[in-house]
Amino acid sequence: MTLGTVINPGMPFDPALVEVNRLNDEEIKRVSKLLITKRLAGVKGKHRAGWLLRAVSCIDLTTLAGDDTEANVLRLCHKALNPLRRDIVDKLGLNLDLTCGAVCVYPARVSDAAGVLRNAGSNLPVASVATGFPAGQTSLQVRLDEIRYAVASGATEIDIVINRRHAIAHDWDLLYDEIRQMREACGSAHMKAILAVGELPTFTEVYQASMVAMMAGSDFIKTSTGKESVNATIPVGYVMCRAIRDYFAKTGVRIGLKPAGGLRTCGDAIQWLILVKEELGQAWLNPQLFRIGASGLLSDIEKELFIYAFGHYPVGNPLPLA
Ligand SMILES: O=C[C@H](O)COP(=O)(O)O
Repeated sequence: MTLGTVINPGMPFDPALVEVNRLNDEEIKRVSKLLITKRLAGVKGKHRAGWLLRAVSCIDLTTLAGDDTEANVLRLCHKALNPLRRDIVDKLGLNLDLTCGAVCVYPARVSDAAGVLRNAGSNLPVASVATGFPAGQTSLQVRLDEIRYAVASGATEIDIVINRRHAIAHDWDLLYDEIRQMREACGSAHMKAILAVGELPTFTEVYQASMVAMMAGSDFIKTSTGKESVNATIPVGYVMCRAIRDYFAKTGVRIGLKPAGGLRTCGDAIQWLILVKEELGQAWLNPQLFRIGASGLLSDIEKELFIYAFGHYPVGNPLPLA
């Protein structure tokens, strides 16, 4: 399997997969917190540095701002290709091929990113948000056309947003039909479905929307756009992992997970790696099946790895901005 390819053929809509007993949100918060705190204390030193390097390879290095230009997209691409400064790479004896998982931009900036990566001789995927990101509040036709525009511009991964109205109203068959059409509009591009979990009523709808997105052919399910007031949280990730497990048990297809929104620190990244390892297993701990959507996480990881490598903060030699 290479990055940015379709991994999930999907399946016909099966209402039985969304007719589930209501989940106990408070119990899920308690259990997921316990799961992380039990493991977190053991992640230290060399082990922690190893997990941070794994996190780097799974980052979808993101810029999704109104003032994005060719210039900052160029810097983003170069950073994704060379995520750690050379002295850290040399000191830790790392493989020079270490890159982030992808870059993630708005559709209008896809051709800039694709051009930079092509000129650099890289096949790093360009992920584009689409379908009226972040709210998705436009006609289906416009949302589908936006996917086709992003693919024609060079995106090999498309991060769609689901129609929250259908999830809130429990119109699961309508949600399925829309996502299925989005899957078709993506063509051979890999599709991630953003659930915008902060705008879904309870964890039960998070589970149900996850199932519908997977049945409709999403290769990944993604927590959030980064623009909602509540974004990626561990309890929500726990519910999504359970849905991925159930889908795998039913179909034999491994769907990826992408937490996104507000992930800024090494601790955030490690908590998600622990969750995925505990709930989905080692097979998911790679960029084919796990991505972290983040605009500001890499600089914190780079800082911690510098301190790990050299034993001090780089005084007078500031780290370049991501
Ligand atoms: O998909 C990625 C998110 O928009 C990134 O959110 P962030 O800027 O909070 O890291």
